[in-house]
Amino acid sequence: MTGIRNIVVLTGAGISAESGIDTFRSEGGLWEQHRVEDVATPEGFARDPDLVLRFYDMRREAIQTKLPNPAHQALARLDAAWKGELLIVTQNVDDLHERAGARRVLHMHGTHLNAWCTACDTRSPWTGPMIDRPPCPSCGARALRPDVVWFGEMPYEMDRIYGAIRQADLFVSIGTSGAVYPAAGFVRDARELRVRTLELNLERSQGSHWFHESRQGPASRLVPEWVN
Ligand SMILES: CC(C)NC(=O)[C@H](Cc1c[nH]c2ccccc12)NC(=O)[C@H](CCCC/N=C(/NCCC(=O)O)S[C@H]1O[C@H](COP(=O)(O)OP(=O)(O)OC[C@H]2O[C@@H](n3cnc4c(N)ncnc43)[C@H](O)[C@@H]2O)[C@@H](O)[C@H]1O)NC(=O)OCc1ccccc1
Repeated sequence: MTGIRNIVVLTGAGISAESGIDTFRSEGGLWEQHRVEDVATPEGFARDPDLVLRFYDMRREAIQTKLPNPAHQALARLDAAWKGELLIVTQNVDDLHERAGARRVLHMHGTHLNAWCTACDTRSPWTGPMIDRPPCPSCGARALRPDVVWFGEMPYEMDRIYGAIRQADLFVSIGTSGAVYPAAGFVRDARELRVRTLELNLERSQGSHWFHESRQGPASRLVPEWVN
């Protein structure tokens, strides 16, 4: 990676697939089992909060039984060793990047392991279910929701992400189908800023044509190969 000082890495569900976490659009994926508009929109939550809380309780419980895979571990090694700027922007709400040891991680779509109180706006670490409406640890109100970004809601820390892309020499996209915006538009933003772009994905994604280079294969092989 000669001549490369600042790197932005975007990850999606594909990097956690080999850890046994369902992706969204694959055969039998999450969006085959549930209608997006029912479980991942503010309107769906208002319409049927039990359905939504049960959906996220199920995923939050499952994620805590999974382990990081060689792709997460390779990025954690890179994070520990890289002297230049590095930002791992993940669309994933799991904590496998951090459990692999990565530190420079930004969850643009939130995290499973936080509860967000819609009464006092506090976010608190959370590992248990929400279906039985537990009280907010801060204000006691029974108004918790998952701290995830639903469709139609603004992703987190967009300024920090765009700032990192502007400073980047290299933009790498791992395990994402390029179907959801604004994340799917980052490669185009990077190209317009003359940033080198690389895709590591099981198959070509909806945005593959925007990348200087696209490598196909499982993340557990491609990411360690790229890092080493
Ligand atoms: C469906 C789509 C058309 N709709 C959108 O994009 C919408 C609307 C929209 C906005 N701008 C647009 C422009 C055009 C069209 C539509 C829009 N976007 C929004 O509503 C966003 C909010 C979207 C966030 C929704 N929340 C999620 N997640 C959290 C909850 C939860 O997790 O339940 S999205 C969720 O789905 C997406 C899933 O995509 P992937 O992660 O890529 O997973 P997928 O299964 O699709 O693909 C997996 C890939 O991995 C590969 N793979 C599989 N196994 C492996 C393997 N082993 N190794 C390597 N690769 C592998 C596969 O080949 C595949 O390519 C992720 O983003 C994930 O976080 N908010 C917003 O726009 O606010 C205003 C705004 C506008 C501008 C600037 C600021 C704000």
